[in-house]
Amino acid sequence: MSVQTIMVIGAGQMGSGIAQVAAQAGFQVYLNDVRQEFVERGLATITGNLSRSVEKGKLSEEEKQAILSRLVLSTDLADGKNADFVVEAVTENMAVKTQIFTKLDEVCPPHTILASNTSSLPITEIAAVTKRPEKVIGMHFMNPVPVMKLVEIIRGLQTADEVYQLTEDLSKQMDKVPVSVNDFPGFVSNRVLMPMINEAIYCVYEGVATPEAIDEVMKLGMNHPMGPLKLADFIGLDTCLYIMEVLHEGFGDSKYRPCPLLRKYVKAGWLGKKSGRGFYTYN
Ligand SMILES: CC(=O)CC(=O)SCCNC(=O)CCNC(=O)[C@H](O)C(C)(C)COP(=O)(O)OP(=O)(O)OC[C@H]1O[C@@H](n2cnc3c(N)ncnc32)[C@H](O)[C@@H]1OP(=O)(O)O
Ligand SMILES: NC(=O)C1=CN([C@@H]2O[C@H](COP(=O)(O)OP(=O)(O)OC[C@H]3O[C@@H](n4cnc5c(N)ncnc54)[C@H](OP(=O)(O)O)[C@@H]3O)[C@@H](O)[C@H]2O)C=CC1
Repeated sequence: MSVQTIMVIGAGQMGSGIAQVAAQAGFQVYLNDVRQEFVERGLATITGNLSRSVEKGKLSEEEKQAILSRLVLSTDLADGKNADFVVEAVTENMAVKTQIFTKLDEVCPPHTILASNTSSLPITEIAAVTKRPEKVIGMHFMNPVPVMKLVEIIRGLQTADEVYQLTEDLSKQMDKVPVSVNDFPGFVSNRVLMPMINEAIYCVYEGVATPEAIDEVMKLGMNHPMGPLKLADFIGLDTCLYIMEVLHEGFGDSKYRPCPLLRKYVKAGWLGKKSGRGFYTYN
């Protein structure tokens, strides 16, 4: 099967980035969200990124226009009827994702592959709500998508070999480096990254140091491009909490318990950069 049209569900920070790299790779892309203003915000982010590349001389104005012309905005999941490959990138919540996969399974043609950009949720469980579990796969991009090279590819229990191969090829076409991992909570990336972020939050909670000092230690001491608290704000504190909950519940091990300060910030609506406040404030 050859992929021509990709549909991305969720036009947030990940969905808009995935739509951008897919359109840059030459695919026609439907970008879907529940409300028109959300897809328009996603398109504005993509346009801003492409305009920056034009200013830097990395892209011509004609190339930018050609990429934008391959993007179709959608607020109707039934547009899945046009897609060969779907990447779901909505909120990290199993109930929301399974509802979308159930609907996609009804509207998409039989050949369509349904991928999830989930950070931590079991692919096998998402696949089980469809009648095509062999065509469901994890395709986990990193944030910011246009910059980061990695795509973790996660097979569910029933994912077919040819579906894995096609997803790997597609990642390469999008100029990414695919790495295969098995279906365990948090896969590899977030099983390793998120406990570090959670521990940094405990350091704030217990008064070991200020957020600025903790980030400085990890940047200057370990050469991380961003400190863990800046990174948590960048990922979204809600997403960090959901991932810690998946690890905690999935492994049943207290070492993954989410820091109470993380819960408190999320309850307060301090979700990091996207809400204007997290460990730092943003305008
Ligand atoms: C939670 C999960 O499930 C998995 C995850 O994604 S975990 C998060 C993984 N991501 C990380 O760990 C990111 C860590 N941070 C970094 O790598 C860097 O700080 C960064 C790439 C974000 C920014 O890099 P920087 O050197 O500090 O800043 P800057 O010079 O402004 O940007 C470097 C390039 O990235 C681009 N860029 C930065 N942020 C961008 C964004 N949000 N979108 C698109 N492009 C962006 C810039 O335009 C610039 O491009 P050029 O090289 O073409 O000029
Ligand atoms: N943030 C990160 O660094 C990374 C996140 N991920 C994963 O990517 C996914 C998305 O994360 P991210 O982009 O950060 O989150 P965002 O909150 O930025 O975006 C999620 C988007 O999905 C929308 N949405 C919610 N429900 C539906 C629905 N039923 N149909 C269509 N759209 C819907 C949301 O709308 P609304 O605002 O109305 O809720 C929002 O626009 C999550 O699974 C996350 O774990 C993966 C890698 C990195």
